[in-house]
Amino acid sequence: MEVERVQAIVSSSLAKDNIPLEFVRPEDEQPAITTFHGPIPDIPVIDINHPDQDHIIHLVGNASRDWGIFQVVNHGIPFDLIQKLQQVGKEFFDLPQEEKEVYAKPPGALTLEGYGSKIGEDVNGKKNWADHLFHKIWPASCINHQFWPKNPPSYRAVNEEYAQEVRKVVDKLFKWLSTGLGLEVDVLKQGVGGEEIEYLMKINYYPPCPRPDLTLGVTSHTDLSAMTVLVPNEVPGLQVFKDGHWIDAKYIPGALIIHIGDQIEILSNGKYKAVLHRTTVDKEKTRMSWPVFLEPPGEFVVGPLPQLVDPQLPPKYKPKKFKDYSYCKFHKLPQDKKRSRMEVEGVQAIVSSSLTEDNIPTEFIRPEDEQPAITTFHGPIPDIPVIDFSDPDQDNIIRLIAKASRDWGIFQVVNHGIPLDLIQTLQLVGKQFFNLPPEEKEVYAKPPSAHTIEGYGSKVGEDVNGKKNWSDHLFHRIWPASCINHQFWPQNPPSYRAVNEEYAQEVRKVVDKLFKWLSIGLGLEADVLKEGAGGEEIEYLMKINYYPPCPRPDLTLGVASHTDLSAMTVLVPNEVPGLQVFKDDHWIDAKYIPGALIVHIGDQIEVSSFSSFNAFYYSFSLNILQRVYINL
Ligand SMILES: O=C(O)CCC(=O)C(=O)O
Ligand SMILES: [Fe+2]
Repeated sequence: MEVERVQAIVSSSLAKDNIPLEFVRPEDEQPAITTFHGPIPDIPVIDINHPDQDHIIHLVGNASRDWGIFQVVNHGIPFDLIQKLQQVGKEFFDLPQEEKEVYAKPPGALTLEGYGSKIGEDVNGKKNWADHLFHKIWPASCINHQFWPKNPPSYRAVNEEYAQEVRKVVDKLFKWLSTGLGLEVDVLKQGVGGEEIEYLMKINYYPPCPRPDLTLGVTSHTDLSAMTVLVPNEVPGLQVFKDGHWIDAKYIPGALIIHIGDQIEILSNGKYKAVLHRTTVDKEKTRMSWPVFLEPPGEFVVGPLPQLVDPQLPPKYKPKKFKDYSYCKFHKLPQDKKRSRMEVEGVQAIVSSSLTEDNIPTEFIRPEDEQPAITTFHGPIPDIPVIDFSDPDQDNIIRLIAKASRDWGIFQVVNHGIPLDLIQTLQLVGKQFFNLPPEEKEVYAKPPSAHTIEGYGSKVGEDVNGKKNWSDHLFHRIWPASCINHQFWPQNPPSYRAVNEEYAQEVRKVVDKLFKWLSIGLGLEADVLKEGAGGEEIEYLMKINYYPPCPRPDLTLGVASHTDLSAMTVLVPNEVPGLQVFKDDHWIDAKYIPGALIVHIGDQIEVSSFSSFNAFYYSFSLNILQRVYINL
């Protein structure tokens, strides 16, 4: 067996209070930090046996608009059938590992069906604390019985019966959802495939986890289905993102949880919302869930319904074959057609051409849990520490730097010795470069598939969820001399080179002091950190970020949240605020201080103070998460 199942990890080797690193989520995803416990309404619960149909339509419509999720009770599926469905699923996962592996998803298979431990690629290389089994249950012509467990023997009959019952509920829901939009009753169902809609059963199996505070069962996502009908077991864990908060779904025995998925959001042109959700796991108990995803056939094209589009409400999504939509979603590609390098437009070019109305390309629109309008904290919180390098008391500077690095991972430095007019000319020559005509900037474009990141470009690496950053950039090394590629240094403006050379010398002096003081602050010899990071061979990589104005700064980010890969980053901003750091569970703004340098502790310092100096394990434990939003 090549892939390790989470269930197998748990039953073998797991130390108490310890989980493999690939399951430990970054702080801004950890449930212990990000779950909301304040007063907030519950996910709507709808009695669908209510005598007044208009009442049901009203509730279903509101829940789908405001929440994208609701629970239904009195849905007509017998309670004992639901219990049998849970029982046979549990019996399958209780089988010996070898017996489950018989149903393993074949490597390289095009379908999702089978037993497995993950789908698609993990963001940041993190794994989900879950195993699963997928198989289609309807229509009959789509069923592959090879993926249906033979054991327990009643597995098949129970799932067949459940398929019939769930179809009846789904038909009612589609009808009500259509009516709720003022459409004929059958429009929504027909719009996602009609009688050819495929019912894909998934069983999620979340074994007990010694550190449920650090990991997730399923990371945050919207379902790519039209709709999902889910039966949970009695162990809570489903969370939905609502009004900027992750909140727990209440367990109601026998209820069905209905998720609006991407295809209904698209079909309704955004009137109904696909719900962003994730799952947490339990320390002692096994959680399980049985979502059925209702999917259009692969070749079926889904796009906004013409009835829901008009000049006031232009189409928000491109019509797309379901198979192309799911391919992009699994591979985290933008949902817009892929473009070749020459067609890739810098963000600056998009802005200066077509962008007039309140309308930005969807690949720049972040999911709600990243949108700055929703997630920026405005309450009372201390500012990022500001440290004055002209303080005659060096010990005090060292104490402040150590404390800021420990508590924040970021600080601002004033009176650092770099002349203000040098900083201003650095800003000016960079601005002059970005003001050149596009053809002239393209001369410095990062060569496609180059090994270096040097050059002019619009994004590094792949974006999570296929989203793009609202920024262009220029990278080039400025030190040591042997590393410099002048091909990536603008010739225009002519003073670009001299100014950057001078800045490199000045910034090195500041960096040397920083390394020395950071070392001493850790109780080390003065040169230990610098030597650990490469000594005289440390490479200084300049990046200029260019964030053009954006008509919807509330929805997009200049740079998505990340920590810097470097040992340390020394940053000069311009006067437009936008840097945010994640501190004590909140995204907070960095204040602009003219002439100050912003110093970030990067991954390499974190690593060296962690691994080489165990005694200082906690010393620089905070590698601050940062992101940049756009200011209009
Ligand atoms: O386990 C749950 O409650 C939700 C699972 C889920 O979101 C999924 O499998 O898509
Ligand atoms: Fe889901």
